[in-house]
Amino acid sequence: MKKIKLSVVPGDGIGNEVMPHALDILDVVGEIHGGLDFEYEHFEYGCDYYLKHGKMMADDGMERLAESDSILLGAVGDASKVPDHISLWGLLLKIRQEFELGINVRPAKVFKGIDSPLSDPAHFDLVIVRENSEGEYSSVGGRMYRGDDEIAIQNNVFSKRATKQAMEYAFKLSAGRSHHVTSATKSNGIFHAMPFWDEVFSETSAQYEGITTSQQHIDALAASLVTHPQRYDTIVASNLFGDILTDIGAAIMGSIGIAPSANLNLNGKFPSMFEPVHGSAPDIAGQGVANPIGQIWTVKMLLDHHGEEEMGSVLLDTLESVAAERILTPDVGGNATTDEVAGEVIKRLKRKV
Ligand SMILES: NC(=O)c1ccc[n+]([C@@H]2O[C@H](COP(=O)([O-])OP(=O)(O)OC[C@H]3O[C@@H](n4cnc5c(N)ncnc54)[C@H](O)[C@@H]3O)[C@@H](O)[C@H]2O)c1
Ligand SMILES: O=C(O)C[C@@H](O)C(=O)O
Ligand SMILES: [K+]
Ligand SMILES: [Mn+2]
Repeated sequence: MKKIKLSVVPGDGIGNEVMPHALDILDVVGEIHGGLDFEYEHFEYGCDYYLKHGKMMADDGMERLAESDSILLGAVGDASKVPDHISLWGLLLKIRQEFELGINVRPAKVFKGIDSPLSDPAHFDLVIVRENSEGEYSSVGGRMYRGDDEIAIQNNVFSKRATKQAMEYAFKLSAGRSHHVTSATKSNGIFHAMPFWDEVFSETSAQYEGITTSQQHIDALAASLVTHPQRYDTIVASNLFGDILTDIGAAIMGSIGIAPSANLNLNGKFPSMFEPVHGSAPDIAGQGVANPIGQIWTVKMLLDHHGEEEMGSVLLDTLESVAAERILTPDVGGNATTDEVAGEVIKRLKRKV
């Protein structure tokens, strides 16, 4: 029996509403497989934890999370309780940075059964590789003076190691897809970091024969991701550009509620982390209408990561079959609840046991 030990961090808001379904689904996947078992350790880290303890996670939190094979996370943040930069830096970004999760893989494709808001969506199936540990998300800088003289300095950090790692990952990923990598740049306006980014991109591309490349400034790329998503295969982007592009990717699929992501550690020193692209959605939390597809598709990425691609495909096909029958939450035009959508997925999976 293959055992996969997961740290489970539902986090805040709708993270708590979609996570239980993800775990139920993992259990059914284990049954279908016959030789696969998941063991869970639950962590109540998040903004409520902060209100009680004055920190987003326990002092030994990172050590305990490190004991698992992977981390499954919901969403972090509730600005009504804790300022967003404190909650994110104290949990989500802390895990991404300290566990060296240098790569964030976020696919976007025409999802069977879900209408894209594009009036005439061509078939698109793309993946964005987001550098996940540095770039614009840096703690280097500071604030000084008060009042009208106050200044804030935020330094971007681009290391050759992390930049190249993200780019190499994108080229390797693209080799199993449509053999084209697009670099998201802004070397016309960002004077130091982005010309550096472009140089590392051309240096990296020279190592990968048979893969064509293009580069676009982030503004034009963002626009053309909306108007011509079918032109893209693999896009590599810095931390902030990747953050924005992946919300666009989610939006053109139909909802941010369906987009998954994998935060990958490539050196084997720490567990990787799997979470939907969306946040805690305070505006709909507690209503039972959060779309569970993002969290469940995230489980598919976790299964792929652990070498269970066959189970991953079964899960994605099942998800699309449920959507195709219009059993959908309101964000994608349906009137089903979170429980109804996830319940239908589980019912269909159980038929395969
Ligand atoms: N990776 C993460 O954990 C993550 C990601 C984004 C935002 N956040 C945090 O979440 C909080 C809210 O942020 P936000 O409002 O900018 O982004 P959000 O993703 O939480 O919500 C944006 C919009 O999308 C909707 N939405 C999101 N997920 C949905 C789902 N599964 N089903 C249906 N609708 C869904 C919300 O209702 C909202 O209207 C903030 O504290 C932010 O810092 C965390
Ligand atoms: O990376 C972030 O800024 C948090 C969230 O917006 C995300 O995309 O995971
Ligand atoms: K999330
Ligand atoms: Mn984001």
